[in-house]
Amino acid sequence: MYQSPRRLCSALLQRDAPGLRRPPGPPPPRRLSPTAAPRLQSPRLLAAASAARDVARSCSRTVYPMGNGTSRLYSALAKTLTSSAASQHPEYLVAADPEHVEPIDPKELLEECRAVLHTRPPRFQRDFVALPADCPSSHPPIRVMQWNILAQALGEGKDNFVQCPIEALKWEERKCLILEEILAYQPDILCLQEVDHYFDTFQPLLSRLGYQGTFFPKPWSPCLDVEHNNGPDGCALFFLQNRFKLVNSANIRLTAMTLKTNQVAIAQILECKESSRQLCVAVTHLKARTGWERFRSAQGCDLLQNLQTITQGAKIPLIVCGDFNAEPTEEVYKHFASSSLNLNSAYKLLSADGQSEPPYTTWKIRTSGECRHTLDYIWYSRQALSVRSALDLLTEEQIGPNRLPSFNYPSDHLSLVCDFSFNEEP
Ligand SMILES: NC(=O)C1=CN([C@@H]2O[C@H](COP(=O)(O)OP(=O)(O)OC[C@H]3O[C@@H](n4cnc5c(N)ncnc54)[C@H](OP(=O)(O)O)[C@@H]3O)[C@@H](O)[C@H]2O)C=CC1
Ligand SMILES: [Mg+2]
Repeated sequence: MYQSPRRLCSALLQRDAPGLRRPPGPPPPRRLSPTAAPRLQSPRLLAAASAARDVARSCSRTVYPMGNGTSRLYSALAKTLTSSAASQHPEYLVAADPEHVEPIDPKELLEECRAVLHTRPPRFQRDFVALPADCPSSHPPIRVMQWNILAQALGEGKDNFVQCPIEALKWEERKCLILEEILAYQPDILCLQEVDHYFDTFQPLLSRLGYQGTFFPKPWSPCLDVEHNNGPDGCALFFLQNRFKLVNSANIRLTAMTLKTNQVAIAQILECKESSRQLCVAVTHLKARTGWERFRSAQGCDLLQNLQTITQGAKIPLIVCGDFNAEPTEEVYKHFASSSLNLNSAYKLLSADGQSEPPYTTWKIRTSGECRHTLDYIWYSRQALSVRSALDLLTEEQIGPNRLPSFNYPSDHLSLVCDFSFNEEP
């Protein structure tokens, strides 16, 4: 039976949603984000959504990292797989059938999200900071978003966010906060970590917004230790199909001192449809915790080595997004900053001297106390690319005394968003 996109969208969002719970005390009324509103007038995502079906038909031209032989099977099973089944059967690794992609109007999805979130306090306001660029660009900028979205199983079962009420982590609402953030900034390229709802949430919804996605789970995800988990967490990389064509894709299991580790990366070569220029985009999530600095450093070296090969020795411009779990003082950061790939960290450009990373990208309170760190980065080829603007971070006041995650922000890590343009070719 035919269902309108609106009804399908609504069904996806509200599936399994029990009654909404209110945060303690009366929440202030929700307001529209001033940053979101003007961009939603732009035809970018609407065009992408209307193009989604066409692109889906032509996607046999592109490289499919997970294969599509059994995708029909996955599609048929996706809605009925239970969490434990998803983690035990290989079907969860298979992408949904692109022929079944039904475009959604991003405005409608945003409205759906806002309806689910109506009892929550308002979204935080963040502004883009324009940055001086050396040369003008005739093409629209490429917007890149980096975000550790917090795995649902880890948030509920492992992370010990002692000041965050469990109601704030409820998936049916938290997923709408995550989607709202993505829809507010409308990235062309979206790099995510700690994704443990790829196949039941992000892949189906984002593909209907015109994105093509790839997911690479951690081999031994700690999510699998959590009761009622939704499968392993991993990295996910999405790009808008009306802006890029996938040329090549690599799922990388990182090694440390030649040993295979539990951390992964995805690297893809994309061809920009407006300029025909190629870009390599990578996403990673390095090993967490203190005491593992040398391990992270080795993982970083392995990733850099892989990227050397993939970019043909830095010939292809590169953007690396990740939760590096490392402060700028750590060895792995220094390897990236001094690599022959000639990378710069985009968020340094927000500082007065252009040399300092922001004071934090994650801020939470665990049983061990307050954890405020700079761990997330967007690295870019400093010769081939310019950062046109960057989304400012949340202030301490916005984050509030209970820190993150919270009723108004869904993750313990902040999203980083930058607009890039290609520099003139020499
Ligand atoms: N069966 C097996 O053979 C194996 C099982 N495992 C399982 O995986 C787990 C570790 O996997 P690994 O990939 O190395 O995980 P990591 O140490 O990299 O951390 C996993 C997650 O825990 C979060 N985290 C960081 N610090 C803390 C903290 N203090 N308290 C709670 N959570 C924190 C991290 O979030 P963030 O990045 O946001 O800080 C990260 O997403 C093991 O405990 C085990 O359960 C792992 C390997 C082999
Ligand atoms: Mg985490």
